[in-house]
Amino acid sequence: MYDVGLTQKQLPVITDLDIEINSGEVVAVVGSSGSGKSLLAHAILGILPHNAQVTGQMIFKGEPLTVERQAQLRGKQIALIPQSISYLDPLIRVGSQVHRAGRLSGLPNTKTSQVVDRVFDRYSLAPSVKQQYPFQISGGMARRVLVATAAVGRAELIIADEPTPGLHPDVVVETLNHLRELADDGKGVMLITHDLEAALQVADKVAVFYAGTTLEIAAALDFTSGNLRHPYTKALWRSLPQNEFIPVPGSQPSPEALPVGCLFGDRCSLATEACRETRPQFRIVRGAPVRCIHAEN
Ligand SMILES: Nc1ncnc2c1ncn2[C@@H]1O[C@H](COP(=O)(O)OP(=O)(O)OP(=O)(O)O)[C@@H](O)[C@H]1O
Ligand code: NI
Repeated sequence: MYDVGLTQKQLPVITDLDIEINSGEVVAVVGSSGSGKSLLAHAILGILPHNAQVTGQMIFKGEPLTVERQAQLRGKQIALIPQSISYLDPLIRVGSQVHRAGRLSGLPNTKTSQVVDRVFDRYSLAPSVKQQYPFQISGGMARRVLVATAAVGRAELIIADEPTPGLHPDVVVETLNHLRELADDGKGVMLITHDLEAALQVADKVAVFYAGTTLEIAAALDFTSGNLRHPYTKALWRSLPQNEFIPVPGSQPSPEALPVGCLFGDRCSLATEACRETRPQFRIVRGAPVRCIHAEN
């Protein structure tokens, strides 16, 4: 980013990130605003701004996910359900957009129309919707069109970036169920959201994102069975309306002022001198990775 005038500086938005998604799995990436969730999605797809730097390793189906491979697989084997319905092209009829996504993903021309009809039917979109422009359909319908766009092709990894913002509760449940079905069909689904409650409805695993890192990757069942490891994950769980409904005090550090030690250190009641000195590495505690030296086996 630009600093003062034309001087540029590098802002480390994501650091020490580890995450794995298997086929048949919904992995939720849960974190508050600005924690780096969308940038993670864009990094996987290879659509970060040109001045962004990515280091480390991404593997897709056993092979390194290089820049060339990202370009090859984007929209084909790796599909995005974007954060905003503004990603729909306002000037193109809805049917053509879903059709185009199917063609792009490698469906043969002769079969595409048939597959498009099938996904329209599956996502309860009337055939007449195909003739409409995005502004002529409701918000809930537009969300379903976005899911249809990702589901029409042969993608094996589907990244849904905040797919349920401001939606009617019924539409939220419906969208989440659609993601679950995609995983049950054998796809891998990364569900990005700040809504832990929504994530727990469908996810197998929850990666808790904080200031650009994963603090814990817990099984969804760990939440209800009291098996959580990281103080932040526990606090997030307690903050849900059905639990104590007490928000986690304090706020996440900005990428410009990350502490040397544990990123959650200044909000943590367990923090000790050791936490402030070095950034905790992933340890396996009760079968799952966590970045906290105080998490107990
Ligand atoms: N092009 C950019 N240049 C510099 N900083 C950026 C850029 N894009 C994003 N950031 C910063 O990176 C951080 C993470 O942004 P990101 O959009 O990934 O957050 P998010 O977790 O998806 O948040 P939200 O829940 O609000 O969508 C933020 O602090 C943001 O200001
Ligand atoms: Ni985002």
